[in-house]
Amino acid sequence: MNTGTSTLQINGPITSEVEEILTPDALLFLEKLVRNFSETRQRLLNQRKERQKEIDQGKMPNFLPETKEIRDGNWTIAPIPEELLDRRVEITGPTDRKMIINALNSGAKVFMADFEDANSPTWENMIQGQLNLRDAIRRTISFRSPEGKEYKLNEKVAVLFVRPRGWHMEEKHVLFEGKPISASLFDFGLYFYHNAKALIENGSGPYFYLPKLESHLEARLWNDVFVFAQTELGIPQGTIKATVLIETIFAAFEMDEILFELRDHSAGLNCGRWDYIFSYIKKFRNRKDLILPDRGVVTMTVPFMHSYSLLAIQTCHKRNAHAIGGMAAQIPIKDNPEANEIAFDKVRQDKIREANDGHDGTWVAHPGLVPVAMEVFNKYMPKQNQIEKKREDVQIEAHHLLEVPEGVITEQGLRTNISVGIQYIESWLRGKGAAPIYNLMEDAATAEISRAQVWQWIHNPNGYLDDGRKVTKELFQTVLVEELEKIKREIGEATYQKGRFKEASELFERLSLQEEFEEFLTIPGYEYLN
Ligand SMILES: CC(=O)SCCNC(=O)CCNC(=O)[C@H](O)C(C)(C)COP(=O)(O)OP(=O)(O)OC[C@H]1O[C@@H](n2cnc3c(N)ncnc32)[C@H](O)[C@@H]1OP(=O)(O)O
Ligand SMILES: O=CC(=O)O
Ligand SMILES: [Mg+2]
Repeated sequence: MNTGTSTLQINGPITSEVEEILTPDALLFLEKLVRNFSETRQRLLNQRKERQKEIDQGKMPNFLPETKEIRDGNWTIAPIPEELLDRRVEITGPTDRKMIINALNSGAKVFMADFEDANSPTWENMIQGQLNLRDAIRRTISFRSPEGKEYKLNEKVAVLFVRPRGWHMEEKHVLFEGKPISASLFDFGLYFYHNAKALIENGSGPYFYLPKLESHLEARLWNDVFVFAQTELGIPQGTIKATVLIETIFAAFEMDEILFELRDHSAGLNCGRWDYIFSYIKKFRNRKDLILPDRGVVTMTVPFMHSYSLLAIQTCHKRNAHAIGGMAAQIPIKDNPEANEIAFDKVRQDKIREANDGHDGTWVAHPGLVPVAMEVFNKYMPKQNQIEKKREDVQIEAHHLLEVPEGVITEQGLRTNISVGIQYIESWLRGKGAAPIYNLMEDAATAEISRAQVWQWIHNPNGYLDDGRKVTKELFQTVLVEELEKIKREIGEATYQKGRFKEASELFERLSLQEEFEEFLTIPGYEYLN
């Protein structure tokens, strides 16, 4: 299909791997996406700023009057493929070779290969991730560990979904008219271009998770991209299916509208709980009264979180769509059976709540947790899904989604946020976008909570610890030094010096202390990545 040469410029090292992915045809396809959709993307990103100004001026998010007809209407999404009816356990993870094989073999129904929260978007990771997914789809993927362990795919594997980066991110290694292109279009476009037909031949399809949407207009943009991409490749409309993560406050008020926009391509919604908490802190950062307590107490059972999960279930089921639950952050604790059982039980309780409430499936972060979630959903969800559970008893109003949870800010909460935030950023700077820290899975979304809380507690006049001390810049700096020393003791001087702790702590400090709240830590962070 090469009908010319793309004008896109590659602004990173051109290795043989890059050439395999950025073929002339693939670049032409990508350029068409960029030409057609960049302006709308930019306009929608500007609208995010406008909405932020409105909140700052006191206008709280609410259900939109102009889309009431959609909310009141009796439509449903298009039927979904047979293989997506049962999604009771989904595993997520980065796109490196071993993880992809392990996740596809994990026994989960779905594997979401992640270019977003679990990914550090180095040029190498982005290209290698595309190559790994291409090979997984063609079943040619294999891996040999340094210890000599061989990895290959089982006969039966999970259904593959891919999560491209959010609309806010750019891919600086590819330029259009001298400017970095949208990272979402880069990730989606290359994956779709190389694999859509192979997936269909395999009896599957191009399936996506769409992160960090802030409005139904952003869902419309994705839908327009899908329609265009399917036409370009001569693939029937409606072949693409996408699950939208409800992980921003505004999206929670537009669930119906998001499903409606994507109704021909929808595979339901998912509760991206960690980014949702981050969004709450971020959007209400200039509201003195809406301050969150320690991250550890903002669980799924606090009223505003539970309300949002129930609303997702009710909304999805009304539209014949799946409502997938979220990620419990616990991972196996190898060296302590008792602590491990406590961690597993926390996951179990989380999944029981989700299944009982009506979620049609859930997320786990680690293969060791697939059986735990599977057992719960098998017990509480005997059918393929529970879309028939309409939850008409649920009555969620705007105030339920906005209610500040009870709880206090503690010195330990501040210390944990600082320590975990820096350790995660350090890992991300080394190209690892998901990391086990103090026995929890940490990724970009959980780290955003940590750094946003620190910013909020310093800048909000109500940011007091439970012992009466105000969280100040000086207190932050004292704790930062102490926590860095503690990390050094824990991991040893040599590992510390080999790492990128200096840059990580500098970035964390800047994000915490600067007057203006940074929208995403990954944007200034990206400047450090190759
Ligand atoms: C907020 C959100 O967006 S959640 C979704 C995004 N976040 C994620 O997807 C995080 C997913 N989880 C992970 O990346 C990992 O579990 C981590 C980084 C937290 C921990 O990974 P590790 O330190 O490798 O864990 P651990 O040593 O226990 O792993 C044991 C085995 O399980 C594998 N494994 C662990 N997690 C995963 C996973 N999510 N997918 C596939 N394999 C995995 C490891 O590769 C390892 O395999 P091996 O025995 O063949 O070497
Ligand atoms: O993407 C998931 C989240 O919780 O954030
Ligand atoms: Mg997220």
